[in-house]
Order: sequence, then C-alpha cells, then structure tokens
Amino acid sequence: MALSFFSPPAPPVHRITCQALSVAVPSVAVAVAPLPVNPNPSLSCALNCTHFQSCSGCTQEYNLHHPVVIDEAIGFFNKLGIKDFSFDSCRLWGWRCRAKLAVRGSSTNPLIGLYEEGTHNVVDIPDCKSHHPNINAAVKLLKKGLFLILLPIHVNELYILFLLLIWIFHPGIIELNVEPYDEDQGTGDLRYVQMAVTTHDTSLPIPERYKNGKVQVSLVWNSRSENSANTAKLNALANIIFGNRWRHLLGERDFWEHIGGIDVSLAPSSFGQANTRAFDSLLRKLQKYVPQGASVVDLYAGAGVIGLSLAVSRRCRSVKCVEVNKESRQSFEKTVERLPTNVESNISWHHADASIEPTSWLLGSDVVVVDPPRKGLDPSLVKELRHISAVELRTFKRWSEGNSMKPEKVKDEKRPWILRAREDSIQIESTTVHEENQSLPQTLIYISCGWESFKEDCSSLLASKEWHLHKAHGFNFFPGTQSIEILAVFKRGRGASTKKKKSGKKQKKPH
Ligand SMILES: C[S@@+](CC[C@H](N)C(=O)[O-])C[C@H]1O[C@@H](n2cnc3c(N)ncnc32)[C@H](O)[C@@H]1O
Repeated sequence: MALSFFSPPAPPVHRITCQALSVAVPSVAVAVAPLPVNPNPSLSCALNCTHFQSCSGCTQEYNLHHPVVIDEAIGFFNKLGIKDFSFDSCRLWGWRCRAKLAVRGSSTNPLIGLYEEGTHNVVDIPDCKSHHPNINAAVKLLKKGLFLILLPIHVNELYILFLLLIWIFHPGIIELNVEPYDEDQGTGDLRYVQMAVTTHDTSLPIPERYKNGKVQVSLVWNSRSENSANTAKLNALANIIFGNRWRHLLGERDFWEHIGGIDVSLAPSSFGQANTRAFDSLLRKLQKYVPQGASVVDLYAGAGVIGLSLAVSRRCRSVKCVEVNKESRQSFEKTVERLPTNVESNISWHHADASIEPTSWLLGSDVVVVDPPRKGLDPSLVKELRHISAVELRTFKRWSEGNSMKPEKVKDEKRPWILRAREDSIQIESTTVHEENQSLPQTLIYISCGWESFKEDCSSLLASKEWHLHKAHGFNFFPGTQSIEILAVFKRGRGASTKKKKSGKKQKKPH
C-alpha cells in the first residue's frame, strides 16, 4: 500500500510531498495520489535500518521526506525572491539503483558494504534500506553463490555479468575461496563491487518493472594481468576489470535504462545517477524550461543523458555534450543509436574539459545546462558566465569583422586541447540545414548535488548582475543523508524583482 501526504509545517508555497510505503520493498515508482496528512510523519518516514549508525551511508534516521538541509534551502531561495520553491521527496526506501561497495573481511566471512565513519573498516550492510532490494539480493548471492543466474555466455566479448531471473546453482566468494582485498597488505583478489539495477524491462507491465529490476554486477579485481594465478576464480565469478579496462564475460552485454523519455545505455565506468526515479522526475521538470527547437550545450555531461533527453523532448536544433571522462563516450554512442529516427538535431559529444576556454562551448547555444560534481562549477566557467555580456560583445565584434573580410582564410587550429577535443568528438549531423548561431546562452540550468558549492556559485552568478534566478526546485535524491539535488534556472539580465526594487528606490528620492 502506498501513502502520500503533505507536510503541514511548511508554508503553503513550498510543497513537500512524502511518498511513504508501508512495505520494506517498494513496488511502484510512479507518484501516488495524495492521502490525508499523516499525523506522525516522523514514524512513517523513518529509515528503520539495522545498519544505521554503524554504516556511514545514512545520517538521518527520521523524517526521510524532509532532509535537514531543506529548511535552509527554502530560506535561501526565499531571500532570492523564489516564492514557489518546490521539493519532491521522491521514493524514500529502496531508491538506490547504483551502489559501489567495498569488499573486505575473509573468504569465509566476506564483508560487503561501506566504510564505518572516519575509518577504513568496512561495515557489512546486507539489509540496507536505501538499496534497491535486488542489490541486497545480489550481494547475498555473490557471497554465498547459492543461486546465480547465468545467461548465454559471451566470454572475451565485453565486460559485465548480469544477474537475471532464471537462477541456477553457481559458486560464490565462500565456495570459491575468493580472498577479499586486504588494505594493509595490498593482497587479496576482490576489492570492490558495483551493483547497478535497471528497471527497463518492457516485457513487464509498468507497475512491475521497478521491483523486478535486473542487477548488473561489476567486480573490481586486484590484479594487473588477466593471467594471474587467481583469474580462474574470477572467471568463475564471471567478471573482470583491470584498471579502466572492462571485459564482459557473461550475461547480457548492455545495460539499458529508460530515463527522461529516452532509452539510455550506461557502461559500468560511465557516470550514472544512483537514484534513477528521482533523476527521471528532475529531467521531466527540466525539459519544461528549454524552449522547443533550442540549441543546448550540456556541460559535465557524462554519457549525455540530459542533452539527449532534451534533443528528443524539446526537438532541439542542436545539442553539444562536453565530458572529461572518455569512458562515457561508448554509452553516449549506444544511446544515440536508439534515439527515435525523427530526431532532427545536430548532436555531438566532446571528450573535453569544460574548464578550458569555456566560451568555445557556450558559443552558439541558447541554453547551457551544467551538472558538475559535488565541488561545483570550475572557477573559469563561473568567470565566463559572470562576464557573459562582455564575452558576447567581443565575440560578436570578432565575428562581424571576420564576416566583412572576404574571403577569409580559416586559421589553422593549433591549440592541443582543442585539437584533442575535436579528435575525440562524435558528431551526428541533422539532415536539416540550420543557420549558424553565434549567440551566447540566455538560460542557464544548474543541476547541483552539492548544496554548499551551489550556494557559492549561485551567489557569485547573481552578484555579477548578468543573471537572475528564475526558478528553483529540490529533489530528494539521497534520502537519509544531508544531501539534496537542486534544479535552478537562471535567466540573463537583472530580472523583474530587482528592476522593481530599483525603480521603487528612485521614486522615493526627493527631487
Ligand atoms: C554529476 S556528474 C553528471 C553527469 C551527467 N550529467 C548525468 O547526469 O549523468 C558530473 C560529470 O562531470 C564530469 N566532469 C567533471 N569535471 C569535468 C570538467 N572539468 N569538464 C567536463 N566534465 C567534467 C564527470 O566526469 C561526471 O561525469
């Protein structure tokens, strides 16, 4: 049964929803109709996890629908004139669809989990309440290996083991005598495991998909060579990673999820959001702020999920994705292959550092989307955004001068980082010829997973008077923790509220 209610103490303009489920394993991911307010939300929204306090993953035990930082966020946005800040509390348990866990202990008693706060002791978390229940099930299988699902075996092809629904007997860590990694000695075989759940099985009815998610298991093996002594054990466990190299041994070859209206492929080494459902909600909201047919640049793009979802939902003229991790390229390419055939967008993905000459990425786009790591935007990008009018003027001057000098010889590009970025880029040209766009963005969409760095970047952008805050929304991406995800929309110029204040001051002045 699903419960849903609105928290009473918040002012009416700040909507905080709580989708609490009375069973430990959530079965439906879609939003449910609101029920009357629960008189005691702290109990119904409690974590109820046996690992709380020993595991460092969660820091908030009660009121999962209301992370501590949300009150500060409401106040922060209120001061900036955002009266309709909304907060989506999302799924409170079983939300984590991607988990990286350390493996320690011994072959007879393996510990698979997170570090204890401030130590390097791994806490075993078999009953974690944040994990999608199938991650916990997969961890148990990995340890004991009682029943492991085997699909057609593609040894030497790719990189991943998929646990599927037909389970047969297979040995695990204990039976195979696999030694977990020992940090002090640098010995042992199995160091980490990454579990990722896909809820994309379209053969199932929509309400059945989440709970029947399949788990992709990636094992980080402590070895420099594929021919080391213990590789036989690894082959038996069925997956391998050497440094950044991934090899698929068996199971389904690709990991697909459906997010933001598109099918998304995610390789294990590419960035993937941990909370799939909350990310989907955020993307649906974000799409509304992008005008139809806009040109978009997606900085800190990962596998380009945001950009590609906009290419489809907003029929963008162009989408440029910029990402520093080249491992994401393959996922981008696969995702593009599955885009609807009627997408008329110039799409590109660039293996590049967004902090180097950021203007070169901003140029020609109406909307810039940034989704940086927790530390926030690179200072060079903040600087360019703070001086965007001057940059625009300079660029326009150069462009118009260039246009008047005909025929201009195209200058040979020599800068190594630009050449590298060009080499590593992927271009998918639309069949429609679009006019060249020399503009700089009028809209900045900032997705943040780091509240402290967001506040700093936001204040810095607003202080420049080049941007004003148009809208802001919060999402409970990490229930049980101190983190929230922010979607903030900035527009160029000072904005209506600032202008009004200014004209109000003028009126008061005696003549
Ligand atoms: C929070 S993730 C967002 C990824 C993507 N937007 C998504 O939702 O899947 C941040 C991404 O920024 C990338 N990144 C970090 N610093 C970067 C930089 N200076 N230039 C480009 N990408 C960067 C990381 O590799 C990571 O993929």
